[in-house]
Amino acid sequence: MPLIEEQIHETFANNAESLEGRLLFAVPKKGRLLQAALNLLEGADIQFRRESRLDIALVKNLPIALVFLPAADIPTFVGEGRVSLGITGRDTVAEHAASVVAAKRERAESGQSTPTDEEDLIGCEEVMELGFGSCKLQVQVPEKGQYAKPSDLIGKNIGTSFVHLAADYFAGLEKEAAESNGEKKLKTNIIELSGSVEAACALGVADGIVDLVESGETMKAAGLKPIDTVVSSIAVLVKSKKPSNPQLVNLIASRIRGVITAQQYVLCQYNIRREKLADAAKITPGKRAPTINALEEEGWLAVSSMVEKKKIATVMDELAEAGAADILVLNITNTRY
Ligand SMILES: Nc1ncnc2c1ncn2[C@@H]1O[C@H](COP(=O)(O)OP(=O)(O)OP(=O)(O)O)[C@@H](O)[C@H]1O
Ligand SMILES: O=P(O)(O)OC[C@H]1O[C@H](OP(=O)(O)OP(=O)(O)O)[C@H](O)[C@@H]1O
Repeated sequence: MPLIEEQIHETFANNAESLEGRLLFAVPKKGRLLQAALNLLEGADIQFRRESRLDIALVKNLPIALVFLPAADIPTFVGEGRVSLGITGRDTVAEHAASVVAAKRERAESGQSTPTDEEDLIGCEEVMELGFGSCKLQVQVPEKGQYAKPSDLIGKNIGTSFVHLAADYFAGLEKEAAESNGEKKLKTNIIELSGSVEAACALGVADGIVDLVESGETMKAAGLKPIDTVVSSIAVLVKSKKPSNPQLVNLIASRIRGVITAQQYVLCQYNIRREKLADAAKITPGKRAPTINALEEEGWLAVSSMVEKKKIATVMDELAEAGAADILVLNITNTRY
């Protein structure tokens, strides 16, 4: 198979600008993760213009090309080293990892093997969580049906887009239930569905499903309830084991980390009498330590400290209680550590 760089060159042969020397960075082309991923790129000052219908965009201010791919395919491109970096859900990374293990097992069973050095380079490495796209891959059954626990589904039909994770999950259940009667073949029938998985039970295609849940509204609307969680997911930045430009990967990771920190923290500033500083500093310890300056007014100090956004209301209450005055909260646009 030619390198993705070559494939892209062929596909976009009319594009005058070259991809030569550019780091390939995969971004979800649609769906739940797209907008938050674009916001992160903007925060990291990765500037590009995406022509309509083109799945590739050259970054203007860095030697990077963005490749817009379905979120579920990104781990394959990154895992095979065709693309160096990617943003996708941890669920899709887990599904890809399970598919690699299954393929390896099948090859071993049929007497084939892959050279170990090639195998060592396959797979995605998680660089960091990105703070959005939280959801759970859950086993779901009809609310008013006959199935109450996961083991009730052994030997039944399960609809899912996550066929390898579902197969591993039910293989585990079957092993537990039978204390292994030596059977290797999965008794539970995993049916691959590419979307609208929740409809499978109502339409008689499946007895249960394995699908993503966030608010639970889709599940509820389909008359389903969760009975177990297979994987908890969040969007992640992943890199290939042998990226084309490791320094640039580190630079992007560092910029993205800075943007995420800025999104998660606010800067809290307040004035406090010197004798009350110790109590107040316990409430706002900061990421490293609070910054403390003298005020022109005798006996008073000015403190500034980073506080987690989700805790700021409680922190302000506690500061006021501890004697802090003039409490201000400021948004942080960007950070770097
Ligand atoms: N309801 C949700 N809330 C939060 N994150 C989700 C939700 N559904 C999916 N995700 C995350 O977003 C990723 C992409 O899912 P999404 O459904 O947006 O994909 P898609 O590319 O539009 O595919 P499809 O065409 O199958 O819907 C998932 O792998 C998961 O990590
Ligand atoms: O718990 P909820 O908040 O209701 O979210 C769950 C739904 O979100 C995802 O689908 P999405 O809406 O992205 O579309 P899809 O069914 O086409 O994958 C997922 O596949 C569920 O169907």
